[in-house]
Amino acid sequence: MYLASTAPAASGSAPARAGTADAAFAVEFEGLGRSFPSDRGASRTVLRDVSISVQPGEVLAILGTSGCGKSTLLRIAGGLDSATAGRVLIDGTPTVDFDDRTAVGFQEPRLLPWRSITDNVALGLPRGTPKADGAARVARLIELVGLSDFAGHRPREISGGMAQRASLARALARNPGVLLLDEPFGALDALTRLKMQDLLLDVHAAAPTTVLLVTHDVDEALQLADRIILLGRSNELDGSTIAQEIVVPGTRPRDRGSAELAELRGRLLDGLGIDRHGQARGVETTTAIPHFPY
Ligand SMILES: Nc1ncnc2c1ncn2[C@@H]1O[C@H](COP(=O)(O)OP(=O)(O)OP(=O)(O)O)[C@@H](O)[C@H]1O
Repeated sequence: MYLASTAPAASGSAPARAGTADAAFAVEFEGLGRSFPSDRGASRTVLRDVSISVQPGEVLAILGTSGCGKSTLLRIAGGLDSATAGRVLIDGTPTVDFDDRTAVGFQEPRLLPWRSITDNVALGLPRGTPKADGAARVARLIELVGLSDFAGHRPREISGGMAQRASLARALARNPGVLLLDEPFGALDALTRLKMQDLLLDVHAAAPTTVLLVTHDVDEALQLADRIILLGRSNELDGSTIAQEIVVPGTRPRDRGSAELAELRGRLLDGLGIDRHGQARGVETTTAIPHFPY
């Protein structure tokens, strides 16, 4: 997991946070599109016309086949990349480069090996945080992710799951109004992954920030999200857009075995081109899947 909080300073500064600590911000994608120049001088559209309003404190999961543009969407929301069409508003104002209202967590923890866990988490603190406040906040977050006994350890002395917990704490140290998570548990073993999902729910309950979560894991999305969007494209030349949108019923933690979730799982797997027995059907499109109103 790498955090925007450790990224270079923004070229333009973000609008001031609403002044409130622990604010959760609305995120609005308005007709968002992203094309990249291709080798042959033409441009290749990765995303097109993505429009969705995410409520403050909502957990939105973003699913889609590999290469459909999930990370690109997340990067644009954090000001790590720019849209070529449309825009993203956070708390009503457009994103700026390296928008400090957001923090990003990636699949690898990317802790600095020569620093202790405490010092790594402290890297996430907003610039200018008074020393005593910062130390108290870091200690609180380390406790929240269950690493108090390892606060003085170096990253090589802890497990991969612990490192990922530390990097989650580092993201939270920024006190982000929007937490952007890109496959944050993708590199972990299945059991650690389930534990991390529970931890994220605890963290979200303690500090209910808005979360955009990119994942390949349909069950993870169903367990963690209030709402799921599935990105898909109708043909290779088209960019991806929202092919399905599903409100996940029930309060978290959800019963992983519920029939209602099983039905949604089937629908999402269909949208991903996977049949119910886990076999890829070799299709990348979701043309047949209607946009699911909610
Ligand atoms: N800076 C860039 N320049 C050119 N192409 C890019 C750039 N960034 C992303 N792409 C292309 O955009 C497409 C979408 O990439 P992205 O990483 O957003 O997909 P993804 O859905 O997150 O994939 P995965 O699930 O495999 O991580 C890919 O084909 C990728 O090569």
